[in-house]
Amino acid sequence: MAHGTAQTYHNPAVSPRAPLPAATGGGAPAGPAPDGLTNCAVPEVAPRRAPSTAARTPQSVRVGALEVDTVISGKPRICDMDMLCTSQIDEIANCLTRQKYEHILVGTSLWRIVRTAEDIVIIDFTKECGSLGSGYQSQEFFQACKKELALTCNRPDQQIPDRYIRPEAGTEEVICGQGINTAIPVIDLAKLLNPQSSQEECAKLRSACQHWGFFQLVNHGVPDDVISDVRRDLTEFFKLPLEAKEAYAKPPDKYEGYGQHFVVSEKQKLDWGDLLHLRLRPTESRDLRFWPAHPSSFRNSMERYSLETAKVARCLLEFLAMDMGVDPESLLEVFRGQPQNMRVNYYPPCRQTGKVLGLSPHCDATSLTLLLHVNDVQGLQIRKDGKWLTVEALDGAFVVNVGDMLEILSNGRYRSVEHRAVVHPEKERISAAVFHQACRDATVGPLPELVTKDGGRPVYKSMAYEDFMKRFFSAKLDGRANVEGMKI
Ligand SMILES: O=C(O)CCC(=O)C(=O)O
Ligand SMILES: [Fe+2]
Repeated sequence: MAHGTAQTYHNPAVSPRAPLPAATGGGAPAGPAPDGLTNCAVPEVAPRRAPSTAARTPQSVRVGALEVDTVISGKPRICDMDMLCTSQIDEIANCLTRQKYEHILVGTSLWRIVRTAEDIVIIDFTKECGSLGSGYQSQEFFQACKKELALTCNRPDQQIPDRYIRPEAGTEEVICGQGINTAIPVIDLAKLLNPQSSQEECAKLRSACQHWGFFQLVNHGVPDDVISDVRRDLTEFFKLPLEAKEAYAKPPDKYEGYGQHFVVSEKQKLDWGDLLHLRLRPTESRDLRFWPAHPSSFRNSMERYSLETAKVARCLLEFLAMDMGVDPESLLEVFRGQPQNMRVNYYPPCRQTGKVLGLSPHCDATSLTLLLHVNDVQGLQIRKDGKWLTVEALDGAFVVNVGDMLEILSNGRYRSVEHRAVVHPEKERISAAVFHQACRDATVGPLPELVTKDGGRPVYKSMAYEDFMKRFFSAKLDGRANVEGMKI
């Protein structure tokens, strides 16, 4: 593996160092910061010596409350510790103290924290990946992630490659979500819109968002032919030979395209599935290079579907704004232009279902997600009271869930709930999730009106939308980690 700049920190837990007296001075140099970093003062980090250009010159630095030795191996990067702002240092310090070694976003760079026998090495991945959000994918590695690998080992007697084996897939308790108390709530959009029944249905919607984070939406008004066309065309696309699909392959520096996403390390376990990720709205953001030209109706079907689902999402957000007692316009302003992405998940069958996962446990980074079951195979499970609950999607209904962004905007009123997808032993499964995002210049943070209602106490940090999304895409899917990390 080719590394960019690496900084080596002696892990205090492995080889404790005598604490050094608090450093004085330091701070960020004046002038514009490199790599798009804002130029912030850095009281916590004070290099003991001037950064050296010689490889492997140890330095003692203070990272938050920790004293660590630094070795810069290779060429020192322009963005060294003393160029980082307090929150970035805090983020590193947090990882070190929690002994959580993974990818973190530092400024505009993706750094990977790796633990070796004696040290913690921080590797700057940005140069390797080309740009942020790509995840770590060498061409060779990307090849190995292909769906065909999964398909070739689909016989009951065949060994599943180790990187797909997920011990937790078959061991955690799973409850059938069809019972009176275990089925996710069903919300009827026609009833919400009818003045006679609206109040009662709105109370159900509130309860669903507060306690479940999930509901099924029926009578949503999206014409049947719009749904059947999109189902047909998505199914057709995944039936194409691999080479044809590869024409739309996700490049390492993009979110969009066909392939595996959220792959950030060679050691990471892989999901038993393929994805097609497209940006649907605003229309000018579409990159048609990734929009399949076959089947020929694909683009038209997607256009109609995007328009209809955006209408549904907007309508739901208006009801939710009213429920929270905020001006609908102030909530809708965050979603100006109705940015919308689609992720189509294709899960090949796997005879050894208890050994693999179709999609790792995660929360969606969005406001609202509308999930359509493209074929009639079930596989969605949500985390409820520590157990996994299966979701039985009603035909033609949308399974809607609250994403991290809405949990944060609502200052914790609504919950973004962890979910995952399991695979079927004999049948392929296809699902299509439409994510409703904030506009590019939005801030993701509790709505000021709600903070005031809550006695001036925001429960979450506020962050520029673009940073929020980079943070999400640069890590592997990991339950509620993204939204928990936003808590104050
Ligand atoms: O396939 C499913 O049921 C879940 C899909 C999902 O959670 C997602 O795409 O975010
Ligand atoms: Fe999801």
